[in-house]
Amino acid sequence: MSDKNKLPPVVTIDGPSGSGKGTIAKLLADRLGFILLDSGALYRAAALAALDKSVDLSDEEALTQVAKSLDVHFAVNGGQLRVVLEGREVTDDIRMERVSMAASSVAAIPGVRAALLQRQRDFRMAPGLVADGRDMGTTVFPDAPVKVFLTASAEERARRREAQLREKGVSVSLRDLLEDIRARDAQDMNRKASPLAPAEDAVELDSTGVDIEEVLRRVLALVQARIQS
Ligand SMILES: Nc1ncnc2c1ncn2[C@@H]1O[C@H](COP(=O)(O)OP(=O)(O)OP(=O)(O)O)[C@@H](O)[C@H]1O
Ligand SMILES: Nc1ccn([C@H]2C[C@H](O)[C@@H](COP(=O)(O)O)O2)c(=O)n1
Repeated sequence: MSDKNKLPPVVTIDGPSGSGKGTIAKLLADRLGFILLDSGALYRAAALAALDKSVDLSDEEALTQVAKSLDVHFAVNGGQLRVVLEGREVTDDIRMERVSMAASSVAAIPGVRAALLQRQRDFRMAPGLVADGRDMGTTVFPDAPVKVFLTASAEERARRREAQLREKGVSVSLRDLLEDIRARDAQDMNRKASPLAPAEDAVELDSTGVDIEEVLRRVLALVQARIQS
């Protein structure tokens, strides 16, 4: 293929909730000057739209329609990614725990995933893309030159989430958070459509006890070896 037809490079960062995908993806995109895709925000927006419209979360057809007609866009404001659903800013609303669980359920529906597939691929633009989610390396960008599967123990992920919520003034028990994390892991890993799993050619990185700077350093080293060399 000539250089003219070459698609912009993609770095995929998949992994379970709280493994640090979003944090690393944002830092990496900033460092490389690449576009950022937070694919989870799309599923969360679809879940919030369904909850707002009181759509039954077991009604696959109705949820597929919600995803097909999803009026969502991303805007950057003060260096932060803002999520706008039907003209209303929902950046914080989509992070609520009830939306997290609903997003995981909605994301298990094949029609919903199909409806959001091209929308995710459209983010692939020059000079490159960093995409985080569950199936970026397996389904959405199978030809990505750099694929990372980021993990951390469930206990560490629950502690990170607790600290994150505490900073926002929200107090939640560690036990409840651990339960939610395990439930969401099980739902995301065991569904039939694009389950959470590392791509065969992904590099697995366990961030338990590894700080953000060091995780970023390891991912940057992969990018340098596979894209920038
Ligand atoms: N290596 C790390 N060490 C310590 N804390 C971390 C590390 N990586 C991320 N964190 C912190 O953990 C929290 C969760 O990280 P983040 O939101 O990036 O995870 P995520 O995998 O994108 O989760 P989700 O899938 O639920 O959106 C954040 O507060 C972040 O600062
Ligand atoms: N590529 C993706 C991204 C997200 N999901 C689902 C699974 C998660 O439980 C939920 C929320 O994602 P998060 O914001 O926590 O990354 O959305 C998915 O199935 N595929």
